[in-house]
Amino acid sequence: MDASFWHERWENQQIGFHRPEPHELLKKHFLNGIKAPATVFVPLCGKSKDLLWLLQKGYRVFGVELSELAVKQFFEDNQLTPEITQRGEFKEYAVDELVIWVGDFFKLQQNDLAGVDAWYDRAAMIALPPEMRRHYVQQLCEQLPGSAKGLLITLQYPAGYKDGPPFSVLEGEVEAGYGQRFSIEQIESGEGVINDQKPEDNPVTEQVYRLD
Ligand SMILES: C[S@@+](CC[C@H](N)C(=O)[O-])C[C@H]1O[C@@H](n2cnc3c(N)ncnc32)[C@H](O)[C@@H]1O
Repeated sequence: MDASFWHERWENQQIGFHRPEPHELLKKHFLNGIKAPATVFVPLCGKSKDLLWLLQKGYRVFGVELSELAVKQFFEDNQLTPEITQRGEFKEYAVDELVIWVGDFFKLQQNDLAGVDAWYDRAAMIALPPEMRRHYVQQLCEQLPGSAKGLLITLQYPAGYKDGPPFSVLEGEVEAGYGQRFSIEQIESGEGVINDQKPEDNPVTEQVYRLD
């Protein structure tokens, strides 16, 4: 999977992952562990309404997204006018306490994330195939400040049920990837859906982890 996969998705608006409302599990769990006004990093943020919800709850929000089209749509859809500035390899779109960098997450460096207190991953880890996921987790662990806490939402489904993305991520992989760096607690596991579709015998489940 390379950048063109995602650029094509955005150009063709094949964005079934995008939800019209902030994620229920974010609303349910985020405020408990992380107090505003923390700076929250949202990797692979798309044009998620979660960014807006975090902002409205008093957090400073820092997203990174490969597709400039997605970022432009975020600002247009929400009637926000960004200031646009080039920041090295990234193009920054900013308004109030929200900053989104357009560019490749894998090019972020420690300095870029120096002010981050917390991170939120919905449909970022599960968007990537296994080899890239390992690299993604390693990059997050290496570049985040030592004290940053996370909320991670993943999906699971039986092997062979579908091709990713989204990919199924088991507890063992979360533990293996993040276990050395964070203490991990699974705080919820329940029925999940993919692209809003729920077959009668839905085999998809959704997990929420707190990483401290
Ligand atoms: C499945 S979507 C999820 C978007 C968002 N988290 C949400 O919940 O709607 C994955 C997003 O990651 C972006 N992406 C993929 N690879 C990336 C990379 N290397 N750097 C930054 N963004 C990337 C894609 O363009 C896409 O918008």
